[in-house]
This record gives sequence, structure tokens and C-alpha cells, in this order.
Amino acid sequence: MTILATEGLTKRFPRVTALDRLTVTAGSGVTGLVGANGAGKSTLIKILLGLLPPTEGSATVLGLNPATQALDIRRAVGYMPEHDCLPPDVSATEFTVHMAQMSGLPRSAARERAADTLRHVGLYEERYRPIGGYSTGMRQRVKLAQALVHDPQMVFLDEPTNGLDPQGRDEMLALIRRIGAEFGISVVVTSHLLGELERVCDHVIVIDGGRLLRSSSIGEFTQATQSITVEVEEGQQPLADRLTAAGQQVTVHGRLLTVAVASPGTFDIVRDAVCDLDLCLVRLEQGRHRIEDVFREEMANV
Ligand SMILES: Nc1ncnc2c1ncn2[C@@H]1O[C@H](COP(=O)(O)OP(=O)(O)OP(=O)(O)O)[C@@H](O)[C@H]1O
Repeated sequence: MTILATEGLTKRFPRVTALDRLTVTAGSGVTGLVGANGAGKSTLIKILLGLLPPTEGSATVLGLNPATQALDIRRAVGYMPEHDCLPPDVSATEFTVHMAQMSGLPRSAARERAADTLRHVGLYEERYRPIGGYSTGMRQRVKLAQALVHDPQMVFLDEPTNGLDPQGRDEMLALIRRIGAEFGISVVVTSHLLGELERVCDHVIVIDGGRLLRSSSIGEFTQATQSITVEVEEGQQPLADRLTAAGQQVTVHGRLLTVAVASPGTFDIVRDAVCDLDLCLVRLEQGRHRIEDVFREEMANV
């Protein structure tokens, strides 16, 4: 199911073209929107929510037109903005209940939904304290809760891991995965950190300078390469020499050897060489592209 589609979408500000004839589609699941700062990610989300008009082109979100059906879109979609926009002097509970009521829920249902949602995002006793005293991680959770409280079909999460420490990032990424997998809510999540998206997304859209660089499933990004990575505790050079003598193409990088897969027999040749030399094998795995490497290669070709 297509959850969003754009066709020649362009947004020109007086000094900069934030989106440049962007044509892209995304389906259900978790979609990562990647690009450096200023690539146009937030502008795209704002246009899709009907908060900004495009200069040219068109878009749909859940089959709705942001230019004419923005209210319907906002009813069906949750939005976690990038920048902090929380009132400091109310509690997470009060704020989330208020946001649920703004989305049309009656007060009692809003209270119930807010309690459930705050629990899902991992805010417990703290939810009764004023937001002003919260850590960055807690504030991000409140922003996420208000995006989910009206039970949307999809959510836009703009840089949800911004400002978080490594543990906070891991927890936020796990939450995003759960939103997509357990709650069945489609997610569009932006980040300038590719490694993060690799862990949670089904599909990745890469934009740069407002233009589409690539849109593909995570599997296509990280598909297996034709190489094997071999890690041995010591004896890398003798192993490399033995494999080279056996006609394999080998490169040594410190403790690791990369062996090009010339035929299905390459794995057996590596295994036998390690055994013959009586080496301690730590790892033998098929190489995979890392999304960051793909991105770097594509940037170099632009
Ligand atoms: N209201 C505005 N007026 C003028 N220029 C703008 C406006 N909003 C965004 N821009 C410019 O458009 C470009 C894209 O900005 P956008 O915020 O969409 O990027 P981004 O990919 O979300 O990056 P970031 O993560 O830094 O916000 C930038 O050059 C930005 O300065």
C-alpha cells in the first residue's frame, strides 16, 4: 500500500531551493528519510502535512491531497517535529491529554489514551511532573507520545534521536521499530545518521540538496557483496599467502582478511586453509554493504 507519493515536488524559498522536482513513493512499514542537514527533509514533511504549500508539483499522503485535505491528513497522521515545542509548565500527562482532545477525542477517552501512550513510550511516574524539568530523552518521548495519542495510521518522526545519548538512541530506535511492527503504524523517520536507519527501516529514501538520490528497500541497500570477511586471532599473513597460492584474491586489513568469492567453493577453501594452518578462527562471514558505504559511493557519483 502506498502511504505517500510525490510527483515533481519543488519548494523554492527566496534564497534556496529546498526541494527540487522530487518524485518518490513509500509504502507501509518503516521508511527512513535520509539526508545531510539542509537536504530538505523537514520541508518535505511540512508539505506532506499541508503546513507549507509547494512551489510546484503534487503529493499525496494516504491517498489524500495535502493542498486540499490537510485536516483529513492531520487526523490520520501523527507528527513529531524536530525542534522542541513543549510547554515547560505543564506535565506530560496534561499536555498529551490536551493534544488528544485537540484531535477530537472526548476528555475521558483522551485521558485513557494519554496514559496508555505515555506508558508505551516509557514515561511512568515522571509523567505528572512539569515538562520543564525533563531530560532531552524524556522530552523526545513526550513529543513521540503526542504524535501517537490519537491512534494515527502513520507518523512522521523528524530527527527523533537528536540530542540523545547512545542508550537513549537505542531505546528510541527500539520504540520506532515497535510502532511499525507491533502497532502496525506506518512510520516515516528522518535522520542524518545512516547507521541508525539501517537498524529500524524497511525502506530508505536518500535526498540531497532537495533531489532524490536513491529510494530502495533496506535489503537492496545492504545486499550481500561477493566477498568473505575472515577474522583470525593471529597468522593473517600465512593465511593470506596460503589462500593466494590456492588462487584466491585476498586483501589483509589488520586482523581481517577479505577474500573475493570466485566460486561457491571459496568458503571451503578458506575453512580448509584455516584448519591446515591450525589458526584460531574468530569470524567467517559473507560481506554486506553498509548503507553508509552505499551512500558515500552515491554521493561521490553526484
Ligand atoms: N521557512 C524557510 N525559509 C527559507 N528557507 C528555508 C525555510 N525552511 C527551510 N529553508 C531552507 O531550505 C533548506 C532545506 O531545509 P530543511 O529544514 O527542509 O532541511 P532538513 O533536511 O530538514 O535539515 P535539518 O535537519 O537541518 O532541518 C535549507 O537550506 C533551509 O535553510
